[in-house]
Order: sequence, then C-alpha cells, then structure tokens
Amino acid sequence: MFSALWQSILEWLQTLFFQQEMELTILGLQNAGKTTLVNLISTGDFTDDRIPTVGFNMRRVQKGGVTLKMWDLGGQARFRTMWERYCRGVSAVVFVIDAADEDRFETARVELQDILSRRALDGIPVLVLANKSDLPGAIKDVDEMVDVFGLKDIHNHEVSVYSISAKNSTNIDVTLQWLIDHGSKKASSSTAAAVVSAPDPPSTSTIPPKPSS
Ligand SMILES: Nc1nc2c(ncn2[C@@H]2O[C@H](COP(=O)(O)OP(=O)(O)OP(=O)(O)O)[C@@H](O)[C@H]2O)c(=O)[nH]1
Ligand SMILES: [Mg+2]
Repeated sequence: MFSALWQSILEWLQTLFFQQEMELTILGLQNAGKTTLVNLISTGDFTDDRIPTVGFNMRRVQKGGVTLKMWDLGGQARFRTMWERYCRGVSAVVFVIDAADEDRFETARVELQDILSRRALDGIPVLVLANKSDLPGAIKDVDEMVDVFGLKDIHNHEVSVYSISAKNSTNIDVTLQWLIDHGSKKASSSTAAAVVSAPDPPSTSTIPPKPSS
C-alpha cells in the first residue's frame, strides 16, 4: 500500500522534472522516403539520400518538449519480418507510402494490413503518410487513400492519414504535431479517435478505430 503510493508520487515527480520520451516506429516499403523523413525531422533539411536502410536506424530528436526516439526500419522484403518486434510497446507507428508509386500500392496495402492485424500491436495509434506529393500523379485525395489502402478495415487502431512531401516540407508541421500529441497517450484498444485539424484539410483525415469482431 505504502510502496504503491510512493511509486505514484515518484512517477508524478518524474513527469514534472524529466523530459517526456516518445518512442515511435517508422515502417513502409523500400524507397517510400522513411529515412528522408527522419532526417528532415532531425535536421530540418531535405537530403536526397538513396542508400537503402539495412536493418534499422535509430534517431533521437527533441521537439516541442518531447524527445522523439524514432526507429527507422528497412523496407525491403527481407527486413519486414522484424517490423513487429520494433513496433511492440511504442507510442505510435508511422507507415510511409510512396504516393507516386502506383505499382506498389497493393503490396503497401497488404503489408500495412498485415502488421496492424498483429494482436500485440492492438491500440497503437497509426499515422499513414502518403509521401512524395510533389511528384506528378501522386495520390493526394484522402478518400482515395482510405479506399486504396483499406484504412476503414483496420481494427483496434486510431488511424490518421496525411498527404506529405518530405522534399517540399508539405504537411510536415502537422505530422510533427500529430507525433507530439500522441506521445503522451498510452496504447489501449479502446483509444478514442481525436479529430485532427490541419491547415490543409483535404489532405488529412482521422478514422475512428473499429471494434474487433
Ligand atoms: N520527390 C520526392 N522524393 C522523395 C521524397 N521523400 C524521399 N524521396 C526520395 O525517395 C528516395 C528513397 O528515400 P529513402 O528515405 O531512402 O527511402 P526509405 O523508405 O528509407 O527506403 P528503405 O530504407 O530502403 O526502406 C530517395 O531518393 C529520396 O530522396 C519526397 O517527398 N519527394
Ligand atoms: Mg531507409
């Protein structure tokens, strides 16, 4: 009884005096722009780095009173089996899609649905980022993205979707805000969906989580 009270006081003091750390995992097929996005968030600059990630990278960066610890995973097929391990217990999962690579939409949909169907990840909020909106032919319409990637079929997750360009820094501010906002939330299968407001409403959307059947 006393130790439980002491533990609560300690935890409360920690929230007062220590920086909050948010752990998040960045997934998506190869060439989607994950590492580019992480570099942009870390440095504020776009760099055209074409080196595919082998395994994973980890970056820590301070934003808006929160330390973001970002796991940037390799998107090639041989690395996808380790995705789940790096998603367990994180504050949020970010799934990046190359919005101009129509040939890979079906693979992206299958991989997104597969990883989010894992029970160990239930309740973790998900941000789907359709990157490369600067390229001609890139899918930018939110309703279309919801259909193409089957976002309404996802159970037990709050899912938000933004159209972004890491190259032109489009919607990176709202992406960061979403990450900071979700840093303090604990994963729970009953997480209520918050309505995300963004300066560019047609390119962002939040879909409430559906209860599992
Ligand atoms: N036009 C355009 N190109 C981008 C954008 N974001 C990233 N790229 C380019 O896409 C290519 C792949 O980017 P990466 O960040 O390495 O992709 P990745 O998702 O980390 O790939 P893996 O590590 O293999 O999983 C690079 O040439 C980037 O410069 C964007 O917003 N617009
Ligand atoms: Mg990479």
